[in-house]
Amino acid sequence: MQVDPASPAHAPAGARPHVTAAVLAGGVGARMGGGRPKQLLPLAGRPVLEHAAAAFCAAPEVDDVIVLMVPEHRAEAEEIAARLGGVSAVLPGGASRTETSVAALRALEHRGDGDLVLLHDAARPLVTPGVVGACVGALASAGAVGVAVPSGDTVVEVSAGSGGAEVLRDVPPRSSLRRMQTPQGFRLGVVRRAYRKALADPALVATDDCGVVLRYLPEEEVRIIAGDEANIKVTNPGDVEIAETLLRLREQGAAGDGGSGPDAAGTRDRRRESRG
Ligand SMILES: Nc1ccn([C@@H]2O[C@H](COP(=O)(O)OP(=O)(O)OP(=O)(O)O)[C@@H](O)[C@H]2O)c(=O)n1
Ligand SMILES: C[C@](O)(CO)[C@H](O)COP(=O)(O)O
Repeated sequence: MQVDPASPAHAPAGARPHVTAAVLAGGVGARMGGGRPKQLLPLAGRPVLEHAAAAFCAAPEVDDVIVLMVPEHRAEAEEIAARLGGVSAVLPGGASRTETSVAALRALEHRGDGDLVLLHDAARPLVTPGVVGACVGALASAGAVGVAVPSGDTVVEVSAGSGGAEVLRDVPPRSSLRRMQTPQGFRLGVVRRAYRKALADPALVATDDCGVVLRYLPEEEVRIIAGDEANIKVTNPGDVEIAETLLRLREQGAAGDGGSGPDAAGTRDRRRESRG
């Protein structure tokens, strides 16, 4: 990654940092199957990716939204971006989620270390502008923030037993366990430093970006804030139906959420106008 560690913060002292949301849509959806990336599947009439990106377009704390898409399906993402109106760029994703995160950071090289980035799974279409706003808010006093929910179930560690069958290895205390979601937000200087070290490690394996900061910048505290039970990741075939049900319940019950619906572009335009 070409990052200048000495680069000054983009915003002048006292000004608020620029906030970019990067929606990671570079995956092929192998567990979902079906031949098309799951982020293009329809959910209540709109592609999964469109729901996810719309929440960021609707969040007044976000200045800029970019989408990282499977290269072969970039044209479809461009169509979604055109419909939303608030996405500034659709760029090619990488071969792994980690590589797609790195591609997002590379696209932000012109931003200062003091600016902010939110990395979000396109496969989480139920993210709300409220959670996005809380994540940006927490970044006022933290360099890295993840959203997570408590686990209702006991989460256990397993491994192969003597006969090869899976056996129980450990039962970590449930009270200290959380299920990690996205968005995960960072000061750019922090996540850049973490990835610079991570990319120098031939043993790098990561499933999320907060984990990269935890592992490669152990001195940096990663703040955990409350996520949303409904912010599920569409991963397996049954998840589309669950997400659709949750969306419909939300539409019926919560007109007051700020909305990631069709008015997202309008919200964004109003935000731009109010900033001059
Ligand atoms: N090369 C990749 C792989 C994943 N992702 C994104 O990371 C998020 C979470 O990943 P996951 O649910 O694992 O998506 P897929 O990789 O598409 O699914 P699978 O592992 O079943 O192939 C998704 O929004 C996915 O598009 C990405 O941007 N680039
Ligand atoms: C980032 C994430 O969604 C947090 O729960 C998750 O780690 C993604 O993992 P996946 O293996 O790419 O599905």
